[in-house]
Parts: sequence; C-alpha cells; structure tokens
Amino acid sequence: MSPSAVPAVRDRLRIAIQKSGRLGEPARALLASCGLAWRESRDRLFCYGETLPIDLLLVRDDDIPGLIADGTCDLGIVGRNVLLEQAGERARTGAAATYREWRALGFGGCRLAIAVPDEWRWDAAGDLAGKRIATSYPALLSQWLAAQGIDAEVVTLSGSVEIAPRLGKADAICDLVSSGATLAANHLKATETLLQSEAVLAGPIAPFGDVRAELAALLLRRLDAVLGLKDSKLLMFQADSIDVPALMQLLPDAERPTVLRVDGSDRVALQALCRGAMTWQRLEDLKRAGADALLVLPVERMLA
Ligand SMILES: Nc1ncnc2c1ncn2[C@@H]1O[C@H](COP(=O)(O)OP(=O)(O)OP(=O)(O)O)[C@@H](O)[C@H]1O
Ligand SMILES: O=P(O)(O)OC[C@H]1O[C@H](OP(=O)(O)OP(=O)(O)O)[C@H](O)[C@@H]1O
Ligand SMILES: [Mg+2]
Repeated sequence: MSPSAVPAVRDRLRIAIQKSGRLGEPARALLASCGLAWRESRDRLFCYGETLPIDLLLVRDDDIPGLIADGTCDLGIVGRNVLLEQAGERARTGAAATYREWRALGFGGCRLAIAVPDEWRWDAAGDLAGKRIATSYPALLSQWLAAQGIDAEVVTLSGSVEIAPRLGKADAICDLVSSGATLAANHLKATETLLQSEAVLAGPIAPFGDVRAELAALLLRRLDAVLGLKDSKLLMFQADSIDVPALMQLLPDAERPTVLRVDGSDRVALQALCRGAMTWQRLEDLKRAGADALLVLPVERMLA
C-alpha cells in the first residue's frame, strides 16, 4: 500500500497503542474505561475486541504515526512529541499530511526542551547560534530554530541524548523533560520549551467512508465522557435552606445542583457534580458555612 493510500474498507476499527513503555498500560486502561474489552493473541501483539468491533495492535510508539499514515491502523495513541516529529519529517520530504491529533488524553505529560550545561550563562535563545544541539527530535528542533532565526547544527541521536555534551558530541541538547531528574543527573539545565506534550489519540484527516466512521464517533463520545469526568466528584450534603446561597458561593464548580426540601422542615438536601478537587479544606469550609452530612462520591459514568 502506498504511504498516502486511502484505508481499505473494513468493518472493524483498529487502534495502535504502545506494546510496553510508558503509554501502553494507561492507553489500555483508558480504552477499557470506554467499555472496550479484548481477547489477546498468544504473541501479545494483537487484541481482538469482544465487546465492540474495535481491535488493538501493540507496537513500538515510533511506528504508530506511520501505521495510521499507511492505513494499517485507523487510530493510534502516541505522544504528541512523536506525532509532530514524524509529521514534521513527512512535511520536510514533501509528503502530504494524512493524520492529526484528535484528542489530548491527559496522561504521559512531558515537555520538549532545550537544555544546556549548568555552568552556561543563559540569556536568550540566540545563545545557541553556531552551537551543536543533540536531539532525537531533529524535525521539531529544526522547525523551532528556523522560527527563531537561529543558525545551529542539529546532531541527531536515537537515545541517551543527555550524555552528548559530556562526550563532546554536542554543546546543548533538546530532549523530553518531565521531573528534570535526568537533566540534573547530567549537570544540565532546561531553558527554552519547544513543545508541551502528552499522550494523544491520533487519527486520519480524511473521514472514514464505512462503518468505522460510526465506531470512531462512538469511541469519541465515550472518550469525551470519560475525560470530562476526570477529577469530578458527586458532592452531597444537608443544610438549612437559608444557608444555601452562601454554600453555593463556595461551589463555583458545581454543575446542575439539585436541591430537595427535607419533608416538614427548613432543611434541604443538595447534590451537585463538582469538577474541581474536593479537598478536606473545601469540605471544612462548607461545614463552617452550615453544611452537614457531607458525602463525596466518585462518578463512574455520565451520559448527558
Ligand atoms: N519522563 C517522562 N515522563 C512522562 N512522559 C514521558 C517521559 N518520557 C517520555 N514520555 C512520553 O511517553 C512516550 C513514550 O515513552 P517511552 O519511554 O515509553 O518510549 P520508547 O522508549 O520510545 O518506547 P518504545 O519501546 O515503544 O519505542 C514519549 O514519547 C513521551 O510522549
Ligand atoms: O525529566 P525526567 O523525569 O528525568 O524524564 C526525562 C527522561 O525520560 C525519558 O527517558 P526514559 O526514562 O524513557 O529513558 P530513555 O531515554 O532510555 O527512553 C526522556 O528521554 C528523558 O531522558
Ligand atoms: Mg520509541
């Protein structure tokens, strides 16, 4: 199949996820929370969808954009850093864009950043002019350097980038940073951020022309519901009705609160979906403002 070929007609949706590594388990857990369940092949490379015709292909993350581009897979879960790097590389070689980010998924967060030796005095991005920068993200780095008008040499390495300055292979690096521990261990400090990354659902730019369109729409509806519920809690409490306005002031994130009068009294029972973190501090503030019998419940599913 040619790289930009239209995917063959299929009656099942196929999603590529990382076989192991950082994103494999959270990707499966997210899809499982959308109601998907699978039977795994003996070689653990393929999972056959049992609850819905949605299968998984378990691969190296670097292969995911290409698998979507050539139509082998319909969707993929991959870091934005990998997706954009490969899109940048395709653009550089004149290949048409065939895939894009469909949804940000809220895990696998990290940033792609320039880092320089601790002892460098860093003033501005222009300090990189004439320097050698080691990276596994040459397309993203080259794009950024061009946008900044900086002429620097890009040294492409496939891994262990942080060690390049100590080996004399580069003056600075451009790599993923999360906690910063790897940089610190290598006596480097982060300066400019090129990209904020997280795991994303990637899919084709062109719509599916068969039953996969409905399967993808169903998956997106469920994904949006699951992602929208992240950190949400159902809050319940009782209070004197006179205290309700003050209590609602403390709950700006409460959605669609339901207030029920407790029979034969001035008391009400209130329940609301709260999107913000329901910390002990917030509960204590509510209690002081007149709430009692406070209950915080996890929300498993919501269909608006
Ligand atoms: N330190 C980190 N903290 C959080 N997320 C990260 C971190 N490093 C990488 N990631 C994100 O997780 C993705 C996968 O990282 P991982 O280290 O599992 O990749 P890999 O070693 O290339 O895996 P594979 O074996 O599939 O090729 C990265 O592309 C990035 O989006
Ligand atoms: O800021 P930190 O929390 O230290 O994370 C950053 C490190 O994490 C990733 O490497 P990984 O641990 O996956 O090893 P790898 O380079 O061998 O893939 C990335 O390439 C950085 O080296
Ligand atoms: Mg990889």
